[in-house]
Amino acid sequence: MSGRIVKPGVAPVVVLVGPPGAGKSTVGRLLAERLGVTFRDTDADIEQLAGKPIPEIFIDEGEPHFRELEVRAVRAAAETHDGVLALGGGAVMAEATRTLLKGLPVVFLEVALGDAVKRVGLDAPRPLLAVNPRAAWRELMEARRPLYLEVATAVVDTEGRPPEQVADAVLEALELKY
Ligand SMILES: Nc1ncnc2c1ncn2[C@@H]1O[C@H](COP(=O)(O)OP(=O)(O)OP(=O)(O)O)[C@@H](O)[C@H]1O
Ligand SMILES: O=C(O)C1=C[C@@H](O)[C@@H](O)[C@H](O)C1
Ligand SMILES: [Mg+2]
Repeated sequence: MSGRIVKPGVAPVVVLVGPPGAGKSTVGRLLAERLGVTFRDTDADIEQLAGKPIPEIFIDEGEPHFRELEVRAVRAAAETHDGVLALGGGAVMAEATRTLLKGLPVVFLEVALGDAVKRVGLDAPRPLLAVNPRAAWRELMEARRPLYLEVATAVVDTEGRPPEQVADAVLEALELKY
């Protein structure tokens, strides 16, 4: 495989964005293993910061508070993390976050409604998809697609591809070798 060799120590080597169910956390972990770098997920950072799971933050303090924590978590990670970084599905809604992502290798993981809803249905609940997940997912994707595209340096389709193949496609898209 040709391409640039990953040199940790400067900035995130890959940032993954995309809607719930795109596989950012799953593929991010695989990519970090392949590249021999660490993995960080802003959703996990927020839970640590708040001392509780994301659904409880939504219930106790509301979404606006969650989004404030998210901007802080993305800033801290973008400025200090030198491995693979997965963002929460809604992180790109904050203009401050989109600004932070400028110049970084950001990959938008694409997924269609059917696959996404099937995937998240097997998981821990996402507060925004708790009621009528199909309609909610479609609505949030309509609002966010332009924002994912705005920050992305590459787009990778995950449809019908297992996570290992998606990881391969990300490495290829960014011309990263390991
Ligand atoms: N390419 C794939 N094919 C099949 N299943 C997948 C794929 N990628 C992820 N999954 C599964 O889909 C579910 C959601 O994946 P994951 O948590 O990685 O998504 P996410 O993009 O991080 O979502 P969120 O925005 O909510 O954090 C998990 O159960 C995971 O195992
Ligand atoms: O799409 C969203 O807005 C979210 C996605 C998850 O990653 C979490 O960040 C949270 O559940 C909100
Ligand atoms: Mg995730």
